[in-house]
Amino acid sequence: MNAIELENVSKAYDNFTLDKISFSVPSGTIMGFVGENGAGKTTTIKAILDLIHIDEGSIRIWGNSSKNLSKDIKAQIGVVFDGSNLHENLTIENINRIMISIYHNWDQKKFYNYLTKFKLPKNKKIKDFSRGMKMKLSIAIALSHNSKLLILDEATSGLDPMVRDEILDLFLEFIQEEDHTIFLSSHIISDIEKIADYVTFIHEGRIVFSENKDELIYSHGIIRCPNEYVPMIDKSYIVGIRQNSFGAEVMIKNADIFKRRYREFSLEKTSIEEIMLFISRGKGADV
Ligand SMILES: Nc1ncnc2c1ncn2[C@@H]1O[C@H](COP(=O)(O)OP(=O)(O)OP(=O)(O)O)[C@@H](O)[C@H]1O
Repeated sequence: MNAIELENVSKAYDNFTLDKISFSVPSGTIMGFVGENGAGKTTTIKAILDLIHIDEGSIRIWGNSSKNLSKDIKAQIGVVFDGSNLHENLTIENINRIMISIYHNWDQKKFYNYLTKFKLPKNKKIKDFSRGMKMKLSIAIALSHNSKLLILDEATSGLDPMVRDEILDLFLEFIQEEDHTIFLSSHIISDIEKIADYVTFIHEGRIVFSENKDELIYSHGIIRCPNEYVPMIDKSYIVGIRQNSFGAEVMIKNADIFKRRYREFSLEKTSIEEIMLFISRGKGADV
């Protein structure tokens, strides 16, 4: 069962197009959604939440069209956007009362436990909260109505490394329940590398890959070699190349087969961040 499924979703703005994107988020997993500024992450998340009209394609949440989700299903989705959308004059006490009226499954005790954990003041107005405090409050809300699906847009940005680590641990705790799923976008690839099971990479409005994280890392590798060696490599293995007068770095895919075919090259381990950088900035094999 997939928690989220997108099929050929398109959305055109004047200077940007989300171009027939398709991917699925398996239920019970954490999917990291990565891509450069302006790649289309927030647009995709808004489309999933039916906050914007899409031009074509379909989006399903637990098999139901995102366009007409029941109130019950909506209540099982916790959402955190980059930047607080809570009214600046509210206090935490006010928010608790509002959430009781919005969510029939609002867990007040859980909410106050998170507030204590995050050291958030109960009487201050939101306008006096720092950016990090607002993010923590939004996360506490998303986690306090017994959601089964968390959709987070840059939820850890603006937080210091210690708090980020604490929040990543909370996400890992959340995912312990078999039917819980997290879809999170982040610029902080190290966070994604740490907790995600799957990674979807969006580049200029298109999905470049959507794969199991470990398989992705194991199926890639980097070669560092003199420039004149590069033409010896079959282009079909090359994801991207960085070259200067001292030599070349080549990102290789299908690492297992490559290693058997080219025993003379030594392949170094790589990371999601490097794979992304090579795809978006390294010269492609066809250049
Ligand atoms: N309502 C809108 N009208 C016109 N263009 C828009 C609108 N919303 C987003 N865009 C454009 O769509 C593109 C993708 O924006 P989006 O916010 O989805 O990117 P992102 O990957 O989330 O970026 P970031 O990491 O910087 O938040 C951008 O070029 C943006 O200017």
